[in-house]
Amino acid sequence: MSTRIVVLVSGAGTNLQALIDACADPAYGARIAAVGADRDGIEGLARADRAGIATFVARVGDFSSREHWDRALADKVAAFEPDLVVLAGFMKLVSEDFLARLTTVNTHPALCPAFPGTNGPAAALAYGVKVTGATLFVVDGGIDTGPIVAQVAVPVEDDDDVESLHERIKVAERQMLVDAVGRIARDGLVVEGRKVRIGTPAP
Ligand SMILES: Nc1nc2c(c(=O)[nH]1)N[C@@H](CN(C=O)c1ccc(C(=O)N[C@@H](CCC(=O)O)C(=O)O)cc1)CN2
Ligand SMILES: NCC(=O)N[C@@H]1O[C@H](COP(=O)([O-])[O-])[C@@H](O)[C@H]1O
Repeated sequence: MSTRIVVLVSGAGTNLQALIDACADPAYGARIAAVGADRDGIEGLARADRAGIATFVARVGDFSSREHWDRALADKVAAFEPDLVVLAGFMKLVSEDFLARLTTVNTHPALCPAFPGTNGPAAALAYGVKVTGATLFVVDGGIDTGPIVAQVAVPVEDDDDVESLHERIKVAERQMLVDAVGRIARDGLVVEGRKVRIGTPAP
């Protein structure tokens, strides 16, 4: 039995593609049941189409309130009965109600708790850090505050701009995401307060 995953995206979907590629191996232990987005016409949805994966879109503007959008999004995700939801470049905050229904992880292009929000690489560059990276965390009601599942460090080079830095982060981020999601799929996820372990609960 493989772990059912729903992936939510808002853009290019290179992290999604890494998961699609990993799921081609049955030994990986996971399969992508569906890919959802908050907007049309993005490469992430095209990648899912090409792989024969079901897709859906829920646009905030099509709903009378943010709350209605959030509930509709959760309903669409839940219809695919996922064991795990992966936010991979999904640029919308989801509510506590969504998170109470669906175990959800998010990949963020910075070393949390540093540089939360939508511009992690730009914020790291502006601050002048020499090392940044990517973080996979269990999503909670805050912004990039959830318990940390995995992190990977990436050097900042003297001549980096935001694009070159983000591209270097994304290479490491995709590997971290694939490794961690595969381990979660095969061994399970245990969250005890701020501590996350992959595998069985502590004795
Ligand atoms: N409850 C949570 N939802 C999400 C988290 C999270 O930590 N908790 N992580 C995000 C991803 N994220 C950065 O890591 C992030 C995405 C979007 C925003 C934001 O302010 N979005 C605006 C709209 C921006 C747009 O549409 O381009 C919004 O939601 O109105 C902040 C952080 C995934 N969700
Ligand atoms: N705050 C969320 C955020 O910044 N997410 C980031 O967007 C990129 C999406 O790339 P992709 O669409 O090619 O996977 C990734 O680097 C992801 O961490």
